Amino acid sequence: MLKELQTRLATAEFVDGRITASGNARIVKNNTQLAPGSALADELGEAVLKHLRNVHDFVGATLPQRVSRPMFSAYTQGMEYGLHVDSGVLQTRQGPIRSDIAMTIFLSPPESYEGGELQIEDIGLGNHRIKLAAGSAFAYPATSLHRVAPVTKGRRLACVLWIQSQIRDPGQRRILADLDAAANKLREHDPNSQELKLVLASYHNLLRLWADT
Ligand SMILES: O=C(O)CCC(=O)C(=O)O
Ligand SMILES: [Fe+2]
Repeated sequence: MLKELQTRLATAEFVDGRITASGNARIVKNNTQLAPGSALADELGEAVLKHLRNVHDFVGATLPQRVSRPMFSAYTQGMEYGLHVDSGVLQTRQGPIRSDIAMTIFLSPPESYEGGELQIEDIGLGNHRIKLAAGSAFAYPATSLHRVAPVTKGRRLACVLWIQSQIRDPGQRRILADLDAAANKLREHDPNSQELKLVLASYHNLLRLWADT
C-alpha cells in the first residue's frame, strides 16, 4: 500500500494547497496538494480509508464516526504550513465533519528531506516535533495549534485527514482507548477470563454513556 502510494504520487500533478484553506490558515499555508476531487485523489483517498478501517489501533484510539476524504500534500524546498488551527467543522462532499482529531500519515522516508516536522503546541500535551517513518501516522486533537516546519531539502509527501469521533471529549476518548488496550492484553492471556468481561463491560457501558451516534 505504501509503495503504491509513493509510486503513484511520485509522478502526480500537485496544485497550490491554498485552495482548501480558509481564513488565517490560508495566509500561512504554502504547500502543494493533489487536486481535491480529482480522480487520483479520490482513488488513493478511498484506498487509505479502506486500509484504516482495519487498523485496530486507529479505530481503538479515534473511535471514528466520520472521516474526511484524505488529502495528499507535497512540500518541496522552502514550503511550510505556518502555525494554525484547523477549521472546527469541515464542509465536505459527504456533508459537515466536526474535526475532533487531525491525522498525518507520513509518506516520505524521513532521511529523504530536511525540516518538515509536524510541530504541535498544545496546552495539555505540550510541544512536540514529529517526523515519522514512511507509512507511520500521528493523530492529535485538532484543537491544537500546529505547523509544518519549512522543508529545507528534499520533498515531504504526506496524507492528512480529519476524524469526527463518536467520543467528542479527548479525556473520555483516552479512557476508552486505555480500556480497549487493556481488554486486548487480557484477551491474549485468556479470552474467557472474568477480568476481560469486566473490562469489556466498563468499556461498553462508558461508550453507551458518552457516544454520539
Ligand atoms: O502535513 C501535516 O503534517 C499537517 C498539515 C496540516 O496541518 C493541515 O493540512 O491542516
Ligand atoms: Fe492543520
